[in-house]
Amino acid sequence: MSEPTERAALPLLELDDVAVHFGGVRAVDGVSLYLREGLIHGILGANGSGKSTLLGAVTRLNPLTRGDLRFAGRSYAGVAPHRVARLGVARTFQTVRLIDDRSVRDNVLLGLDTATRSARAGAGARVDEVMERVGIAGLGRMRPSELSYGMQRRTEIARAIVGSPRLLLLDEPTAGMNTDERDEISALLRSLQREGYTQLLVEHDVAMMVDVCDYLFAMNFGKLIAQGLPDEVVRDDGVRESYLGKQAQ
Ligand SMILES: Nc1ncnc2c1ncn2[C@@H]1O[C@H](COP(=O)(O)OP(=O)(O)OP(=O)(O)O)[C@@H](O)[C@H]1O
Repeated sequence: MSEPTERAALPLLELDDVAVHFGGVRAVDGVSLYLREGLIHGILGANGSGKSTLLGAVTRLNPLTRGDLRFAGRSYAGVAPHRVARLGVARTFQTVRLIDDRSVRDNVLLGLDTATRSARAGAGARVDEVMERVGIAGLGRMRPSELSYGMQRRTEIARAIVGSPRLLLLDEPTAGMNTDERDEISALLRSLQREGYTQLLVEHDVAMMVDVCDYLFAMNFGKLIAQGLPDEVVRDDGVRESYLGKQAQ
């Protein structure tokens, strides 16, 4: 077992010149970066700068126009999207995507792939454990629409982590939440980090990103324009001009 500092130095995910173009729209345009195991990484950027498309590229939902993706050192750019979860990559979406004619518990269970659901005797126990973990224990029989928005977001996080992914991608997990709910989600993400989950987070709340992330990336027009420690990135002139200045207006 390596020391945490050694583990933190290992690149878990590597993107090499990744581009995703939609016709003439260069949503992601030649991004190279890597994520270190055990850290919480964040992506800042104005609306339309390519953040969600980048997450879609990582999960193979958005086909690559060019570039390569490596997870734990192995290229997976040719792996089918439905197999990416098995590599250990899970994602939540910008808008809540729960199935309302299934119970909250069933929605969490759906985060386990079919083979695991039927083969794993402990699947039910794992679902209970994860629901407890994210603070939705006791809500399992309800329908998603009966939950508060904050609890729906927690259900999505439960569904994403139930399969014990190594990398958790979170697209605006606190969008639409009040300050207290945001603080609670920040605390949850940090506690998931202590359990070993490497995370990549897209959020517009800069204060939260600086507080919760170990490392930040900034995007503009599909390109990476800065990266580094959060305090450094938010002081970067290009980031201030392209994003933070616009936020203040
Ligand atoms: N499926 C698609 N087809 C065509 N264009 C798309 C598609 N998905 C995204 N785009 C375009 O790609 C660009 C990047 O969009 P993306 O949603 O990745 O940005 P974002 O940084 O996540 O924005 P936001 O902060 O508003 O969520 C935008 O110009 C968007 O309109």
